[in-house]
Amino acid sequence: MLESLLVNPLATLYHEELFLIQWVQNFFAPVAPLLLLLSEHLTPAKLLDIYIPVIGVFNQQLMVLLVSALGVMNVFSSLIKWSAPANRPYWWLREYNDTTAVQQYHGTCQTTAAFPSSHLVSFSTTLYLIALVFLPACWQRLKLPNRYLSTSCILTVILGGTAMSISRIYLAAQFPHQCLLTCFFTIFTLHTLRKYSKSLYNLRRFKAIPILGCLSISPVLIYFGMLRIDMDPHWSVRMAFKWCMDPTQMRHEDSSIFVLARDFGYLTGVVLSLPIYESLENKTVITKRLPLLLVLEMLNYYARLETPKTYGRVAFVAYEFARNAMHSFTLLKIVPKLTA
Ligand SMILES: O=P(O)(O)OC[C@H]1O[C@@H](O)[C@H](O)[C@@H](O)[C@@H]1O
Repeated sequence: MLESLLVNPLATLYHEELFLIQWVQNFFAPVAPLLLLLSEHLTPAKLLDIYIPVIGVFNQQLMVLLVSALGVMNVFSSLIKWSAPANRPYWWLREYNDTTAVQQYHGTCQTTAAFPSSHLVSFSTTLYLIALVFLPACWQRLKLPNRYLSTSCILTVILGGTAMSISRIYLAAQFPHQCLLTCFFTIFTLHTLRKYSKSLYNLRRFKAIPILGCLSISPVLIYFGMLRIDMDPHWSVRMAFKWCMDPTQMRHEDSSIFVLARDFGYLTGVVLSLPIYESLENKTVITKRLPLLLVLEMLNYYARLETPKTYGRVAFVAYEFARNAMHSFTLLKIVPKLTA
C-alpha cells in the first residue's frame, strides 16, 4: 500500500475511495430514492431555469443575488472542469480494471470532468444566499447575537453540501475527495465574493466587459493547449461514451462545450446588467412580478425546446450562449424595470 501510494498517489486514493463509495451505496440504500431525486432535480440548469425565477416571484432581492452569484460561480466551476482532467469513479473503475463492485444508476452517466461538482457548487451557493437573506430576520425575532450569523450561513452550506455530496457519491459520479474539495472551493469563493460584493455590484460595464473578454479567451487557449500536448479536449465525453451503463442517457446539453457556453452566456447577461445595485432594491409588487416572470419563463422554456441540435456545434453553442445571456439580462435588468 505504502509503495503504491508513493508510486501513484492519485490512483491509490481513487482505489481506496472506491471502497468508501461501495460503503455509501450499501449504507444509504434505504434512502436511495431521495438521493437520486436530489441529483436529478437540483441540477445547475434547473436552478437557473426554474427555481431562481420562482424565487424571484416572491423576493426580487434574493433573485438578483442568486443570478449574479451563480453567474460567477458556474463560470469558475466550468473553467476548472474544462482545464483539469479529473476522473469520475464509474469510468475510472472500468478503465483501470478495478474489481470493486460499484453500481451505476440513472443519473450516474455524466460527460464532464468530475471536479468541481457543478451540482454541489450551484446548490451550496443557492443555500448560502437563501440563508444570508432569511437568517437575519430569524435572528432578530429570536434575539440571537449577530456574531453567530455568518457561522450559521456556513453551517447551512455544510449541511446542504453534505446531503448533495452523499447523493453524488452514491451515484458514483464523484469521488469523496472531489466533493470535499468542491465544498472548500465554494465556501472560499463565496466568502471572497461577499467581501468584495459592494465593489462588484457597483462595477461599471466598461470595466467588467474586458475582464469577461479575457476570461472567455481562456477556454479557447486551454483547448489549443490540450491539442498541443496531444490530449483530446473531449476526453470526458469519450470516457462517458465508453463506460456509461446506458449511453442513451448522455445528453448534448451536458457536454463540456455546451456547459461552458451556457455559463459564459449567463455571466454575459450579468455583466451587461451592471451596475446591479439598483435592481437589488425590493420595491416591486408580487402581482406585477408573477405574470411577467410567468411569460418570461414560458418563452425561455420554448426557446430551450427549440435548441438547434442538427445544424452543427457552432449553431448549438451560439444559441445556448445567447439564450442564457438574454435570460439573465432579462431577470436582472428588464424585470425590475418593468415592475418598478
Ligand atoms: O459536476 P457534476 O455535479 O457531476 O454535474 C455534471 C453535469 O450535470 C448536468 O446536469 C449539469 O447541467 C452540468 O452543468 C454538470 O456539469
